[in-house]
Amino acid sequence: MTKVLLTEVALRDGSHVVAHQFTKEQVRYVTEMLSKANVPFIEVTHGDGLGGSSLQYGFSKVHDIELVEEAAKVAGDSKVSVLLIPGIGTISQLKDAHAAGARMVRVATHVTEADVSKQHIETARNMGMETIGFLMMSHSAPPEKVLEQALLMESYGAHAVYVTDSAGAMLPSDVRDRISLLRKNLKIDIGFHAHNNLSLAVANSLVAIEEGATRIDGSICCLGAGAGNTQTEVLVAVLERMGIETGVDLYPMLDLAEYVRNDILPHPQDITTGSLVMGYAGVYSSFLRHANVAAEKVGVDARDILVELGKLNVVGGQEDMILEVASEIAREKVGKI
Ligand SMILES: C[C@H](O)CC(=O)C(=O)O
Ligand SMILES: [Mn+2]
Repeated sequence: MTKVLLTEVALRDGSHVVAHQFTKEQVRYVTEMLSKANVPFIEVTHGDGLGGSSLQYGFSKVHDIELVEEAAKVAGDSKVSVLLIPGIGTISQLKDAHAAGARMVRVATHVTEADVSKQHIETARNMGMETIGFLMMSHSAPPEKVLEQALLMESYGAHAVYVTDSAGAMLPSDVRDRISLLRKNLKIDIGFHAHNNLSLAVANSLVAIEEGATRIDGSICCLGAGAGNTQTEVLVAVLERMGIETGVDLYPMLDLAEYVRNDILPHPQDITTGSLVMGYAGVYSSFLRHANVAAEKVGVDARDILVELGKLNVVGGQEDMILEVASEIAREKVGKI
């Protein structure tokens, strides 16, 4: 059986949970522990990737590049990865991240917009970086469309393409359909990134592996947007029980999970009403915090905002729509009185 390569995303996807306030000390400590546990890839960036620190997405406490630099100092044999969404991050920022020690990049686009990743994937390959395509909101397109877009990323030179369940909305059959079709038609590696909004992240990751995915994302102690991602330490334990090799040591991961639970998470990372509704309605996981803020501001139910965002198929980058949708719901409510 092929080895499964884990990418730990807590220091990037988990940035949403802490409103992008990771400190250098936290990033250094978590990276050092992950490296000791032999996690091969560690992603460190603002939650919305390089250049995400902004009024639209929330300002970081410490600049991306400084965090990458900090992580790279202690990453040892692990590779530091960055996320780059073309249009939010730039090629110049990618070069800065590479100079700071990043050795892998995940170029992320909406699932129907892979064509905007060409230049970024080609540049990353030319810089010698491990280069991954990351198709966000993959639940929202049929398997054939996901395949078409993955083939584009493969043709640009990606080493692997991820099916990304940004909304935590996929059922096991959705994962099976997409990963198996990609496996039959792509030559490169296939990865899977889950969110646990419907409590399916570990199960869906296992289905992905069963269908041929060899790269899986996790976040330690579910430190990721919404209800978090596939809980890395749980996945490590389950895969070990199944005889699937990851090379990652369980006990240091359990120790690190305790640190994350006690010292980083602002609240226990369980499946709240908000995260469940995101999975149910198919809404981008990082919208939860924004929806809660908008609900509070205009006095409407965050669930109504999320369901409406799902109906409108709002995609990452359209965070400004959240307040608009909330205000529209509030106007309708007043109209009904
Ligand atoms: C920018 C997003 O948070 C990327 C991601 O992790 C996802 O789509 O899921
Ligand atoms: Mn994510």
